Amino acid sequence: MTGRRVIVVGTGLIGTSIALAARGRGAEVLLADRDPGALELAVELGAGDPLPAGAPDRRADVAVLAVPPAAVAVTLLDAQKRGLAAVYTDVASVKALPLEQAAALGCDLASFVGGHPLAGSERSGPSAARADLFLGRPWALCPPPAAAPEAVEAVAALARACGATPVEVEAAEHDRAVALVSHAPHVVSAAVAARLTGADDVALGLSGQGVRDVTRIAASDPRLWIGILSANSAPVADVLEAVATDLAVAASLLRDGSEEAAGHVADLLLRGNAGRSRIPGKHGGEAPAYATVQVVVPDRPGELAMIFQAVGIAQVNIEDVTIEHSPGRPLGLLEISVVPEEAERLAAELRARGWSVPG
Ligand SMILES: NC(=O)C1=CN([C@@H]2O[C@H](COP(=O)(O)OP(=O)(O)OC[C@H]3O[C@@H](n4cnc5c(N)ncnc54)[C@H](O)[C@@H]3O)[C@@H](O)[C@H]2O)C=CC1
Ligand SMILES: O=C(O)C(=O)Cc1ccc(O)cc1
Repeated sequence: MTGRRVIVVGTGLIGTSIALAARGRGAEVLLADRDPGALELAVELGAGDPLPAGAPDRRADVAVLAVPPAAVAVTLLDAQKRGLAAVYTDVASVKALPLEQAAALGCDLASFVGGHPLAGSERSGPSAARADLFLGRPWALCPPPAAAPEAVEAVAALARACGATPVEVEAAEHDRAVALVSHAPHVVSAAVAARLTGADDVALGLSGQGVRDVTRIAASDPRLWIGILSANSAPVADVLEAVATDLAVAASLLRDGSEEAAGHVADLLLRGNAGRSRIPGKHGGEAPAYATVQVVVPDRPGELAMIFQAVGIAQVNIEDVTIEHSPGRPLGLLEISVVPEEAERLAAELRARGWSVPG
């Protein structure tokens, strides 16, 4: 992207991540946010320079509107009136409604290509941004029929520069798809997590990785998510009704308690296995098969740093890392994902240095 100028309006998690990635690929990046604190932090993180008010000295190649779904159309209209860029895109999690709103406001749809990177996190704001957020992820492109082919190519090039794979899909089809793979799972996660508000300390103290996995996205910003769900309400409701039916049937089978009923519950679990196995890995194929090395971590200052240092000395690359740590316990469990050929050697190295490495 060297020599290209990219403008990012909305320097939260997604906008700042795109800005960092584009900058890393040599683009000049200008930033704007209605929240001066979010803008200042994004600039401090090295994501770009503040966009001066008014008309720019030079039009950008692409302007990315990384604002909540309900703000996309007005932000697009404002950006087009200012002549900020040759091509405009957004990143909203819903595609059909913002496009309808943009058309109703009279935005120029030849220079607009809706976009949605399928990567993110339960955290918000520039502090959670990462340049590598989009690596290996799909990035949906939903050009309106009026979009110019050069505009589609410019947005696809931005997605590729961020390390993602552009996938062209019609807006309504996109919205039905993400209702299934993102929006309904979000509500289900929130519903499970909401049960915990009344949980006592004994139950919470017994929390393992399963409940953490199922509820991770329930920690997301409710203001952003109510906007996403409301803008995709019918497709999300369809999926939730189907999930609710499965849950109601499972509950009544469990109350029944017979062996036959247990067999039907097992059917749901087997369907769950089958559905889960269909989720592609990051690169669209099989999930990468990393081996995990578990290390028991004493709850002492500097312990994690020493383990990571030992991994570095062993010349092993960490592919991923998770820590399971229950409050009030003196030990945590660190899981280091590495390429399978390195796992044995790393385990031996860490044991030799005094850490407990189960298995
Ligand atoms: N959070 C996630 O994991 C993902 C979010 N998205 C989409 O990305 C968009 C942004 O989400 P996040 O970065 O997570 O939110 P965020 O809350 O981290 O950032 C949004 C930023 O937009 C700013 N903003 C809001 N209205 C504005 C306006 N009218 N003009 C200028 N700035 C404005 C806010 O001040 C904030 O800094 C949303 O449309 C969301 O649906 C897409 C993929 C993943
Ligand atoms: O945190 C996660 O795993 C996510 O799935 C984040 C996410 C949130 C919203 C999107 O539109 C796309 C991705």
